[in-house]
Amino acid sequence: MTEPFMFEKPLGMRDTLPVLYETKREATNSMQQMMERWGYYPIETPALEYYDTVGDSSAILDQQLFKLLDQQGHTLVLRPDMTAPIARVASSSLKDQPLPLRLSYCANLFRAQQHEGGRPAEFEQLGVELVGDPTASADAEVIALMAESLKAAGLTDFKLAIGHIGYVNALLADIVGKEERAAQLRRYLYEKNFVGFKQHVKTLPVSSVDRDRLLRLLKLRGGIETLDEARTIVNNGRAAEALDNLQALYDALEAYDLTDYITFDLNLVMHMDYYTGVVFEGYGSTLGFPLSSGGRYDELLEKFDRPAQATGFGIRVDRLVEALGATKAKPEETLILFSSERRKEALTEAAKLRGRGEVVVLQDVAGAADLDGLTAAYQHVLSYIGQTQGEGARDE
Ligand SMILES: N[C@@H](Cc1c[nH]c[nH+]1)C(=O)O
Repeated sequence: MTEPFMFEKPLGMRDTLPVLYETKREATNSMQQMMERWGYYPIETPALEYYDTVGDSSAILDQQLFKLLDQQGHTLVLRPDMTAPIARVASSSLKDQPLPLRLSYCANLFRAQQHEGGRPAEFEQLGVELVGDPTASADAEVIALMAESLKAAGLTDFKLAIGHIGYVNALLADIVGKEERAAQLRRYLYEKNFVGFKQHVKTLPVSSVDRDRLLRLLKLRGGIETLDEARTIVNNGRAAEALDNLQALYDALEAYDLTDYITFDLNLVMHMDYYTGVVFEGYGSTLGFPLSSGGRYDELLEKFDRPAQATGFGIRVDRLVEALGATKAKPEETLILFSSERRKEALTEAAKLRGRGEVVVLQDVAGAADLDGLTAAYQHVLSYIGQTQGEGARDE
């Protein structure tokens, strides 16, 4: 009997068919190679982690976690990101390795979706973590590596938006004080719901000057001059520190010749709330949503008892492939049809062509119901059928 859900997949789950798979693999390989050249070696961690440790530290909305129970009754989560698992590894198996540590990963991540349509609940992410270096040079290095990785995958037309969560927090604390109010405003920013932000600001019991300061935050976007503008809105110690930090980052990025790619966006708030400093996103020219993002998280590792400042990024492979557009052309393929009497000859020919790097599909004619349909799909067809000895001719 046919089950009603036989062909359906759980919400947000996708299949990757061969053509797209090839494109993804090629992009992934080039980026991983780049990361290794910069001294970031790949690690793997399990797809399942404990909810109370890594799940909690991942700092993603609880309703986005896939949860399940193990045989002992512990709650597990399918990892929603790699930063928290890497913090766990850096603090346990790698705890004797000297800092800074440079690690990379390519992993499937899981984030439950509430609604039908669009967003995948499982996706591949490629990224790096630089653990134990508090300098702006470290932030510049990961941003530069992110840019180089995107270029290596074939994306030349992209932009980087850079912000600083310390600045946003300093401004919000200065004006609205209470953490719940600040959290509500940060939420609008993270959703990029600027209309909601403006409406909410109107309802706040603050002076018109302060309301205006909050609204000016939405306009803090542009080149290096944005930092001066930002200083006129809030200039307490924390804000000044954040802006000095961004200036130092800009100077370092200048050395990497990256300033043409960057825009400051001081209302940038990310989906993960472990970020403590510089945050950034990478955009392609055609997609409206970021294909990579990252930032500094100086307080995450102390949750795993190895306090260390850290920074890193993740690239969404699915979105990158979408931004790259064209999928990779299939290589030329040869079909060798054979009957069992001439199997040996067919295998020898196939081995010869495969040895030259060609793609060869071997097919026993007795196993193909629709020969015309099958041969039509190949550029070259060779036949080793029947009793006759001799070379199968390649119809080129
Ligand atoms: N883990 C973050 C990306 C990141 C890596 N390192 C720092 N941030 C994410 O999934 O969005």
